[in-house]
Amino acid sequence: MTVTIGINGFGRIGRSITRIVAASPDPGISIAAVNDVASTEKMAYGLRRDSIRGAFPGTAIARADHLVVNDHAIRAFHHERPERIPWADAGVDVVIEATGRFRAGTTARTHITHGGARKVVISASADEPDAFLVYGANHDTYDSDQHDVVSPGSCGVNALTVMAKVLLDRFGLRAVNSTVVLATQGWQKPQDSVVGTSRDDPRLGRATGDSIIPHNFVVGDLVRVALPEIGEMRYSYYVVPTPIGSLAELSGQTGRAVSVEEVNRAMAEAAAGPLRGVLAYDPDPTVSIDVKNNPASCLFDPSGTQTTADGGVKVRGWFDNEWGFSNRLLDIARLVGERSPVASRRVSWSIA
Ligand SMILES: NC(=O)c1ccc[n+]([C@@H]2O[C@H](COP(=O)([O-])OP(=O)(O)OC[C@H]3O[C@@H](n4cnc5c(N)ncnc54)[C@H](O)[C@@H]3O)[C@@H](O)[C@H]2O)c1
Repeated sequence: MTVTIGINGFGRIGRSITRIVAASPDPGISIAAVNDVASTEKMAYGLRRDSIRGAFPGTAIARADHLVVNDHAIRAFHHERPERIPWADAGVDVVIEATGRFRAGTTARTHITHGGARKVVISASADEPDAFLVYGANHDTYDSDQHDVVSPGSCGVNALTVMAKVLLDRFGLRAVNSTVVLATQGWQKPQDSVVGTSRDDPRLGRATGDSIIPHNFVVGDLVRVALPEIGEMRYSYYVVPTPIGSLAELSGQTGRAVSVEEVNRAMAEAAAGPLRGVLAYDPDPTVSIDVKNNPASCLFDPSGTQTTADGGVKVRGWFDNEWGFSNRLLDIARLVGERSPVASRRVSWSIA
């Protein structure tokens, strides 16, 4: 089955999704429409030239009201307000809301109530979606009758949650404390822009390249929302001046004393088994840039594992904050699209 999606916001995440779909021989996803306040010419240019991913391995041009990617025509819209985007006219079933502007469940829902889409996936830790679904941890709780607007949390939440899932299932994890160190984000500014920032915390308006910037509110306790059995959760989040590649560390208390080897074996087995594709395992000494283009939510780093005699455990994973998360957005879009299929609507990824 092919799920037909539309993408609102053709920035880092929107373009990563498009690159992933274009590169896959059988993605199970068809991009029927994209919307951005930018022109179609800029959308095409942003695909062709990318400082992090390199040149687009194919063609991307603007033609009339379409973005044409490798001869596939994607309808391009340019609406600032989500309720104006006519998704249904383009045959879109699932909208990936990736502007960063419409993270509230109520606003994102206008893609359904006004635009005619059937489901929405918000590409961030949203405010009051119908469900938080972390792929590999709790995505099987998705209920198509109850959940129209879903959020997979953030890239950091996904990296932390898959490690927590393994520790919980194998050793009984609780009382989690986590740290995420995130690569530079597009909304940051190269010079201080404290007054101009839309973020509540003034530190998030400070110059990107100069500082390690605390960004505490982002993770929330979403790991606990996906895995309520872990009980209490504390977290720290920092944004650092690296272009791509981020770090997640998680510590907690297990039900018994465990060895480093036991923990690493559990992660390796999960990466080769039930969490294949979502959790990866690599014993080679890793730094953040090494994770670039890795599609997993988390590349587990066994050199980071520490344990204590009273059952304390600490683990480390890396993640490509754009690429891994965009792959999970597509997994969730497939999930919500396939569980609520539309028989009458045809896929409109047409040959230009
Ligand atoms: N980049 C990452 O590492 C990353 C990882 C996980 C989650 N996210 C989340 O995904 C979302 C998007 O992030 P991004 O990095 O792609 O941001 P970005 O700034 O690169 O892209 C946002 C895009 O939305 C467009 N836009 C802005 N306002 C709009 C509007 N009103 N209507 C239509 N288009 C509009 C912009 O022109 C831009 O192209 C954010 O919520 C972010 O927190 C980002």
